[in-house]
Amino acid sequence: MTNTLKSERVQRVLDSLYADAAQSPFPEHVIGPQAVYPRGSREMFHELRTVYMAIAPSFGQLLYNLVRASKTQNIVEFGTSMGVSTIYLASALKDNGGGKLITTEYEPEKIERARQNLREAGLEELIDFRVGDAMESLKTDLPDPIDLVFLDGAKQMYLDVLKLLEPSLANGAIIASDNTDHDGVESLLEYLRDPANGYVSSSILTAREDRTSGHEISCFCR
Ligand SMILES: C[S@@+](CC[C@H](N)C(=O)[O-])C[C@H]1O[C@@H](n2cnc3c(N)ncnc32)[C@H](O)[C@@H]1O
Repeated sequence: MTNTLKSERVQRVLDSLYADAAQSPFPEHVIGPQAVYPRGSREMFHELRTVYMAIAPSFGQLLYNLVRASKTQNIVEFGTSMGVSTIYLASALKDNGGGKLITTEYEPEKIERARQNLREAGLEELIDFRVGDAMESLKTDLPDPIDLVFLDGAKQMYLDVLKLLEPSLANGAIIASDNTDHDGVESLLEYLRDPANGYVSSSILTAREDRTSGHEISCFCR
């Protein structure tokens, strides 16, 4: 059975990206106690345009498994950065026999680096890269239906992005949300956990170096 994620080509790209990410820590003036920009603001993300903020391998592997197990064909990703999570998702799409992944990123510089990384991994042809605010770039030309949404952009916008995509969600679509232990995600979690909104939702933790990281995995069951 094919496993693109474990192929030498993809592993080489991921290893190199994680090594590079380790060399580009968060600047203190952007996210430390003396932060000069409001957390999650456009200005903060612009200052972080060379910083990865990539998902951990353990969560990436879970995303790969979700896409494979659900036989997903159409994915929308909110928050590309350098394309690390995009590589996990696209590897699974390829192993499903193909599909489409729309990914959205504020920063043109990051989108270009992500495009190059996906090209090196041999996955570029599966990706529709959209630059700008996701609330604009995801207004049109969505796949119908969307099988999986990955939320990993500005935390306070998760719920707005989900509501924008909701009319196009497949019955049984998966919503995978990262960093649900961060401030700003409360409104999304409240929405996903209210049965009246049509979701069945589970919170999980994955291991990340010496700590854990929170996620929500939800199914849209109309
Ligand atoms: C946590 S990083 C994404 C990491 C990426 N998923 C990975 O694992 O490699 C979040 C990214 O979302 C982008 N972003 C945040 N809010 C956005 C918005 N409203 N529209 C487009 N991009 C946004 C930021 O510029 C940042 O690069």
